[in-house]
Amino acid sequence: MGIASVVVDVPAKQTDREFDYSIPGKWEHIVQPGMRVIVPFGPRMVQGFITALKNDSNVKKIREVKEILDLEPVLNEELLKLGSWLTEETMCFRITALQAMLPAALKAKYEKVLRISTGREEHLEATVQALFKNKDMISWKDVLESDHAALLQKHVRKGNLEVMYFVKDKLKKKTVRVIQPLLNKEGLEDYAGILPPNARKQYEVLHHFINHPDKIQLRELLEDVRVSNAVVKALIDKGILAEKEEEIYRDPYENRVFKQTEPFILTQEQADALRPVKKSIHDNSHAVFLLYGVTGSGKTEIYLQAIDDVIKKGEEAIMLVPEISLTPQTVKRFKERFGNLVAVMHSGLSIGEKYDEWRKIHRKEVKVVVGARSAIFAPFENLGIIIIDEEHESSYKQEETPRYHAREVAIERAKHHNCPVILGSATPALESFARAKKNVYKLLTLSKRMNESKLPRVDIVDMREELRNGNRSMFSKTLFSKLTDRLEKGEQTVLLLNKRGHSSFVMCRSCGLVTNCPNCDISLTYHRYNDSLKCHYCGHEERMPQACPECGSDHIRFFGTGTQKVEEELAKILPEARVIRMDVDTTSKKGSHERLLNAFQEGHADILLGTQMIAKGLDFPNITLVGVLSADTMLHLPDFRSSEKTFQLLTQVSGRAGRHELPGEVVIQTYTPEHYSIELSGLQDFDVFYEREMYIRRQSHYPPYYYLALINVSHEDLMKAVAVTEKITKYLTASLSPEAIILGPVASPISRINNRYRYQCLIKYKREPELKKQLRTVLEHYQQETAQNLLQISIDMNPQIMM
Ligand SMILES: Nc1ncnc2c1ncn2[C@@H]1O[C@H](COP(=O)(O)OP(=O)(O)OP(=O)(O)O)[C@@H](O)[C@H]1O
Ligand SMILES: [Zn+2]
Ligand SMILES: [Zn+2]
Repeated sequence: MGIASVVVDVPAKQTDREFDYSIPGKWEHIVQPGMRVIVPFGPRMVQGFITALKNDSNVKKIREVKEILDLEPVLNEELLKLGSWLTEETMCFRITALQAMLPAALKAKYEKVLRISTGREEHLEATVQALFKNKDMISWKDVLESDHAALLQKHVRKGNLEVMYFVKDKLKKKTVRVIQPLLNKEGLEDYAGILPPNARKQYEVLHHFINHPDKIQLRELLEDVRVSNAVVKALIDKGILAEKEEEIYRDPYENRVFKQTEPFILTQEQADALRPVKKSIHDNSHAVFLLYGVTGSGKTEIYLQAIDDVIKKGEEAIMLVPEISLTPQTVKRFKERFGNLVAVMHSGLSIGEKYDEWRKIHRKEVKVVVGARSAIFAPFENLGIIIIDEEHESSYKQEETPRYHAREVAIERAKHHNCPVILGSATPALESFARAKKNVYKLLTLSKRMNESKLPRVDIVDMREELRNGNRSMFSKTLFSKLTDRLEKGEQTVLLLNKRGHSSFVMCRSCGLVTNCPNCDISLTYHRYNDSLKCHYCGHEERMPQACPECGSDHIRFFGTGTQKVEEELAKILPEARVIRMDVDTTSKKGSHERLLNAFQEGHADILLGTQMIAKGLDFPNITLVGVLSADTMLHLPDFRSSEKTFQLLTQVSGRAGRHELPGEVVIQTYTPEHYSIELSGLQDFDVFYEREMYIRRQSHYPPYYYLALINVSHEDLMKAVAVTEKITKYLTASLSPEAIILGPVASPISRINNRYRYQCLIKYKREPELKKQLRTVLEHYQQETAQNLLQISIDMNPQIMM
């Protein structure tokens, strides 16, 4: 009798193991490890993963697999193994680890069908065709009831049939309003010529269509040309433009033709860096390379050429980039080189689109995936290289279970595949650089920019001084004069508003009251578009008060600078400047990111104003000035990495200026010019920063000298949270070696979220072989209470965020 070992979808301590189920005869030759099944569990039916097959079981009353959910494994052997590793390393449940590796469409319950692949009908024999009864798809229920499962499986393998998931957002066709010109270029030009001089806005719309005769979504048009709906309406009424409803495409790159690019001839430095990587590819030997290259030194070209070798060798590549720099510009560079061989995975895709991309990988239709963190689980079977760009980015760490770091997963997978990993950055994480110095990673250096162009000159401006000299504006004299200069020359500027931390809280100027969330100990953030205050932790929302709830004063207003406020100020002081603003508000809609960047690249604006999201990846020749409005906002976060993060951000954004022929300049405005991370980012000297920061880390026992484990305890009852944390702290102190440093219990920097009090215990250690075992003991001890959710205990090995 065939027996399947199944990990069931019941994330709890007692169920965190494999259970045996017998396999019904008709599926006996179909099931394989890595397939999902439905099995009875207690009184319920639950989902599970088959992790292994065997011939007998010592379970007496064995139950049967109820349904199979796949005809082909969704997790291959390597990924199943990786799941166990993840479980071990991040201290999560097996089921959580297995699910983390799959696209969302496979996790939830979506309607599932088996469909005949386009044009493959004639490959099906009569038996199978009969099953489909002239339709092109049948429900999964039909598949389960059929006696021909093995036959269906064969066709799925050959690609004649495919499993599809109907996700809600796919069934509902989305439409948008599009605008297109009814006249040709000459017609538009003629009409523009006879417009009255006061119809400037209409003129600009016409001008847009003269340059871009293609249809465009109304929304995009309004944003790009910065006109109101009424202006467009006027042109529609006059019969110059037409408006219609159109369906949105599912694949954002579907109808796009990419011009193929050829590899560049590498510079000496690039060639020297690539050589050892190529050797590792061709020798099938695992190695981790740290590609430390200043901004604009041509790291991407090295990635491209390494991937090219991998493809030629018949293998596959994973290219990770941080979510916020997964810009169309980045994707384009890979699509231009490798065309249809590239799949793209990022959070902007719908569930259906993500599943499509995943399927391309699963069915070996693509060779490369470019994606954010979770693309590290791409189900390739012949990996030849894994590359992580901007490897220092904190978004590579998942901040929910399983709390994995993509860098560690990459190395684990690369070991399995005997292939290289490249970690690339101009400002590597301290941990990575330290490993490179110890030769654990192989250091590859690009010290020069392309065409030997210089790194930009940096001016650090002391904003306290500005205030003393009577300048109350958010722009220093220096920045203002350079901005004006660029406007005159027709060159472009990037303005960064460093907007982490408490940027737009509301304060009463009379009594100093700061409006906090009633559920969380954190200030509320002001949102202008609906004049409300919002909590970013629990979602609490309230109207902006007219008067101070404490003292009744009406001098209550929001503090700190949002991008909108900067935009308004720019409109006052430089009314002629054309500004594109990029922040969460303007880029929340699909495709808007790309549109705004394109508009900037095509010169439709003089200034690109934005938050962190503009700091990376941009490679535009006409940017010659970068201004940082508030360099220090991140410095004061309660996080031992705050200096490192500040240095990285400032260096990255400075690197956007002067990348091509024109030289670049940077102005950094700060209230703490003497802070070393600001001073050294001014010099763009990573090496000095590294030494300095390492010294501090050693003094204060932080990574890379020590490893960290953070235990976070939360409970509605404050005393309970404190007591449990205290008990854990005591237990660990007694059971770990005397070298371990155990800090706690202390209140978390955000001491209450959603009415739950939060306490933590931080462990700093060098070598504690017993640590994970002890932590598991702790979790087991509190298992009953945590199962009821009264008490929550989370453990983060190598935390990136200390909140
Ligand atoms: N060998 C080469 N010959 C000519 N141009 C090159 C070569 N390598 C790269 N470039 C060009 O130089 C510019 C900078 O390269 P790239 O964007 O790859 O740098 P990077 O190190 O990835 O930058 P950053 O980390 O700042 O994003 C790009 O426009 C790229 O096309
Ligand atoms: Zn007040
Ligand atoms: Zn809240």
